[in-house]
Amino acid sequence: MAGLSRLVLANFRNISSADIALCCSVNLFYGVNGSGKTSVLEAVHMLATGRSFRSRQHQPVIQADAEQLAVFGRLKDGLTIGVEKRRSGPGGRIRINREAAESSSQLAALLPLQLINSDSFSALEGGPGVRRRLLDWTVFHVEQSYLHALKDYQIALRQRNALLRRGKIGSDQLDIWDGRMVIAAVTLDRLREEVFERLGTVTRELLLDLPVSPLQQVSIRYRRGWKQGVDLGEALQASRDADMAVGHTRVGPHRADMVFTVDSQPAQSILSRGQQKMLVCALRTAMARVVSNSRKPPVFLIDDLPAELDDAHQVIFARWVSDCAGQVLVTGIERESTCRPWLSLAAPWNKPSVFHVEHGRISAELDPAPNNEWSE
Ligand SMILES: Nc1ncnc2c1ncn2[C@@H]1O[C@H](COP(=O)(O)OP(=O)(O)OP(=O)(O)O)[C@@H](O)[C@H]1O
Repeated sequence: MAGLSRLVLANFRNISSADIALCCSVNLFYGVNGSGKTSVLEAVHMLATGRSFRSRQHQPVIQADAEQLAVFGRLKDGLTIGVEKRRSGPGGRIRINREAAESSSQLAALLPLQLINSDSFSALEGGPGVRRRLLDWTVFHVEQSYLHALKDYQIALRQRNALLRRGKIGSDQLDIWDGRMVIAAVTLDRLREEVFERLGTVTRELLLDLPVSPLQQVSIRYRRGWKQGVDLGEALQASRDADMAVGHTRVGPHRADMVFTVDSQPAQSILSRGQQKMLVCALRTAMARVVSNSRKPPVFLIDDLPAELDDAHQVIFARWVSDCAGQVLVTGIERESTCRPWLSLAAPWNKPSVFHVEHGRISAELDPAPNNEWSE
């Protein structure tokens, strides 16, 4: 099991202070609009990534009139992690076991997260970057050395683009960065392709679980970012003139994508909005399953599921999640409808710990339930 046993917040949006004992399965936060439910999920996200999922800047997240916010978490294995952000100044401080940590990727490795909110459901309609980040999240959690290759590639790509924008350049200058890109790209592409194979297989298996619909005809393809059967070095050479004309590199792993089709048509042009949401849920579950098979099971943050899916699909998604999550934090407006999908599951997932959120105050409804026993 992975997850948080304790979450402490200070000056986080409308939550002045909170100290929450979390259970190892489902933690349910309910309350009226604007009470602060999503802020709890946002705080866990900040703890696991160093940033909010609602704002690029951290200033809006700090409580009005406060100088800084703090989020602290105790992981199931006893390790502690903390993030502080000050109103003035960049970045903020990250601590792991009270020691200053260097980067937020250290947090991400400790607390893999799957966030399901209304934004997640636009994954099919968004540009390739959205889907590429989902693939990269999975690869990073399966093989953390991937991050080095990705950073190497990004440095070489930035340098190549800077040269292209400068205009008059010798081909030997470009050769250096092409060479660096090719070396990193070999690792990136190999790891992405391997992980994609597993991701695609699990996603399709999950879709077969659903009532008959076009979802069962979904094909998923990995597009690596340059022409099949061609070495990236050759592809970069071939696109040099055009790259110079536009001032950036048009081929390479930074253009990779996962392409979803139904009968050779883009999936989003065939599937209903609800079917697209279930496809995203299947993909997110598959990501978590692939990661939990090789490392820690991720924590799911699910914002207002009843607003997104009908009752039957909520139950299916809750079952998928319970098969691969380390822990779940879920929000909703009404207590009963938010609890319902989880109640039909096997223990401990059918006994949510319930919290009422009101004007930024969070109160546990019951004493810790029997499922609060954290086990190995
Ligand atoms: N920096 C801030 N300082 C104080 N309050 C804030 C700050 N930023 C946002 N708020 C308020 O904090 C609350 C945060 O709401 P949050 O989005 O967490 O609510 P929610 O319960 O998820 O609501 P909904 O059901 O409408 O999505 C809102 O009332 C918002 O106006």
